[in-house]
Amino acid sequence: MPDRSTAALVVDHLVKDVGPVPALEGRMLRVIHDVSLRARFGEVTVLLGTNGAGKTTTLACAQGLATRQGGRVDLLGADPRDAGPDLRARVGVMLQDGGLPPSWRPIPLLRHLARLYRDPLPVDDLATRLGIDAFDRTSIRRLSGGQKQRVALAAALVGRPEVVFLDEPSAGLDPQSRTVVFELIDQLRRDGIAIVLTTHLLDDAQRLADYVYIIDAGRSVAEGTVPQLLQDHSARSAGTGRIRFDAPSGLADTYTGRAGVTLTEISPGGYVLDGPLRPDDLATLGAWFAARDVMPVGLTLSTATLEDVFLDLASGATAGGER
Ligand SMILES: Nc1ncnc2c1ncn2[C@@H]1O[C@H](COP(=O)(O)OP(=O)(O)OP(=O)(O)O)[C@@H](O)[C@H]1O
Repeated sequence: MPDRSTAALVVDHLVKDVGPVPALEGRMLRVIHDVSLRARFGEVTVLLGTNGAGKTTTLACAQGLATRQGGRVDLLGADPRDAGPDLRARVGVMLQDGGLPPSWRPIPLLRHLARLYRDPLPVDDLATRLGIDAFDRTSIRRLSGGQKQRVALAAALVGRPEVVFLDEPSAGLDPQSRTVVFELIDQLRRDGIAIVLTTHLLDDAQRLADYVYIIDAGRSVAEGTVPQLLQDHSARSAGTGRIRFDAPSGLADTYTGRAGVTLTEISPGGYVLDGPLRPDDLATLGAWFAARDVMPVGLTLSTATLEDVFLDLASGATAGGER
């Protein structure tokens, strides 16, 4: 069992250029400017960022599949640039496009991969666990996106890796398959494996992450556990909260609350009270209901979600910038 107290992966101040890019007259494009992260054994480390933020490129450098122009990468105690087969055998990689040979059927492929490792997982168990046996008679080229995704995950895990990189593992999965994949990730975490996962789905991050790095335009802009990120956000945004309810439409203009607290009708009869809410805002809202003889429906009070944190921090820009 790997030691839970040490980092399986350390990335320090990563810099990565791509190209030469024809649109830049053959010049290089800097897509990773400064990304640092640590992934520990027995934890799910999530890289969260919008499309083009630099998550996949960061993983490629961390895995030693791409060169880098600056910074340090330590994967299981070695620089993956100089990695030999021993290091590769301890690392599982699930690529975003699957990278699976199209003419193979899933279980023969997994058996073939299993033979490359010293102590592979039992292929039948893994295939049953991920529901792969249900479509084993179909070649990979004919599988649906979600089925391919499950085979790619099995291929990343079959060698019993100590570190596993999962690029968008729940992309294209139906809710049932998503639950299966999440349960498997939970199991890997309990087994002490370091899981490094990219996503732009905030629900996934909130559900799975022990630690989150937010990547924006090729830079790490925030990090922490989900509760820490939520707490930092609420400190920055003066405890922004939100009350939602349904009531007869056309009433928003009649609400007068404290400065900064606003009532908006976001859909016919659907209202949101936003702002740095305090307990007395609930009293004001209650009095407003009473004065209009309105009984609200579905009234909920929500504090910040990871989505609010993300929208606050991420510019949405892609990582590219001429070198
Ligand atoms: N070979 C390349 N040539 C030009 N641009 C590239 C190249 N490789 C990556 N990029 C650019 O680098 C940026 C980061 O890409 P990357 O795939 O790492 O983002 P990502 O965060 O994984 O996005 P997504 O969520 O869409 O997968 C993007 O703007 C992408 O277009």
